[in-house]
Amino acid sequence: MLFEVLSSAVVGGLVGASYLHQLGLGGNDTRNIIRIAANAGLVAKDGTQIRPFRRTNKGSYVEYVFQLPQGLSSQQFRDKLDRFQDGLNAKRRVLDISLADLRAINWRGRDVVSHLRELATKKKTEHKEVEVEFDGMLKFRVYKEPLTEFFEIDESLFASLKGWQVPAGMSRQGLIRHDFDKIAHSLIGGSTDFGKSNILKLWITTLIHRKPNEVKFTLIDLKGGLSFSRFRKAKQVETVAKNAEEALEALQSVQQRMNKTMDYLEANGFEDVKEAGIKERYFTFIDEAADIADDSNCVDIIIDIARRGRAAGERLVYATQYPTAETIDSQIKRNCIGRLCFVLDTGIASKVVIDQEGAEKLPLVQGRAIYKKVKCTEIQTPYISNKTIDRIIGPHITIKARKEGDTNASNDSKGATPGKHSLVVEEIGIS
Ligand SMILES: Nc1ncnc2c1ncn2[C@@H]1O[C@H](COP(=O)(O)OP(=O)(O)OP(=O)(O)O)[C@@H](O)[C@H]1O
Repeated sequence: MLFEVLSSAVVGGLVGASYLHQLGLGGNDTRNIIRIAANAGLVAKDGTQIRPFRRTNKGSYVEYVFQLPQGLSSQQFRDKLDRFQDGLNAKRRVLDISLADLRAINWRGRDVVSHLRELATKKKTEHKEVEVEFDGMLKFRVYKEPLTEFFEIDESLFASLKGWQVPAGMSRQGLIRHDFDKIAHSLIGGSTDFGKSNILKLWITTLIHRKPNEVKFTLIDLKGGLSFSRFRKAKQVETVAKNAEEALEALQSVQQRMNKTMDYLEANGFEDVKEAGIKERYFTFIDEAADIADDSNCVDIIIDIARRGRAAGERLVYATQYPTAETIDSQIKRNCIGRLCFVLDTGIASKVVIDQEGAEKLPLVQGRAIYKKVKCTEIQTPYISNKTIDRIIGPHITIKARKEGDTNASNDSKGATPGKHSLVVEEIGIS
């Protein structure tokens, strides 16, 4: 009896503490946000501060809505995001105990004490991540859990994709899908080693898997062709170019194809390939585009593809680790509506890719990026291993004739001439 009374009291106390915490009464972030804003100088000239309007617990985050004083912009708040992030992460320790944890305890059993001890040590430092948004009101979203730092692609995820969608990454609100049907061309920026090639490989693999008979690729890898080499023998891949000369040749044939399609559309009075019922889409991926940015022949064609390609079923993905006005022509940028930006060293570079600062403040986590469609969303891009790529594209690898002694796989597609060549059966690129 005494035990039951005591255990009820313990449960009551723990539940109470947990409940209070969930209500946010364990700490007042409304007051904290106002205080941090004032300390960061985010006060109107007449001294007016942001005024609290609403606070809503949305499960994984708490949303604080404020009225913005006249004369201040939401961008000023976004620029000081790290001040809010730091200020709200006052290293409080909270009990991470839910009602479900308490219900799981067998209160009549013999190991109640050890269960309680386990629960009590289940303390963790609460890390809050903050987002600022403005839609007439200033909204702070204070997340209870940080965004995942690793997210590996799971093939079952492909089933959730429609049409020409590919996975972009996991946001705090769930999976973000990038749709090449709605957004024809994309720009990807980011410092070396943070995941540009990984996302390009993921998108190529996804498209081969989902649209094996409708997708064709021109892959330009100016880092030596290594990251795209495993796709070389996929039947959907027309070219893998690995230097400026090969890039020009590849771009010229893309342009010729585009011109032909445009002529066909014009002659038949169609507005675009969709209206003409043409199902094929042609993707040109350029990794380390800065390396051809001063080659006017290449750049002129890329601009042409970016400007006219959408209607002709051409899709462009332009990736660089050096985003500057010199490496990304303004016409390319204007036509690349989709933007994905991994961490960059300066706010200026961030502005080149996503038209606003922020990428320089991303955590140094491989795969962490900002995806911009209309608004910017922080995401963790999915990781795809080479093993997974090889498994998925395996059925699409063609076995081709190869000249004796020829180690240049790119010649293979030209086929064999009787008497001079022998058929060499090889499974390529599967490691
Ligand atoms: N989404 C991700 N999640 C976890 N790790 C990742 C992710 N993307 C890439 N990585 C890891 O980061 C490293 C660099 O990735 P990747 O080659 O894609 O970067 P990059 O930006 O293309 O670099 P570089 O410009 O030097 O080629 C790889 O070792 C890869 O395993």
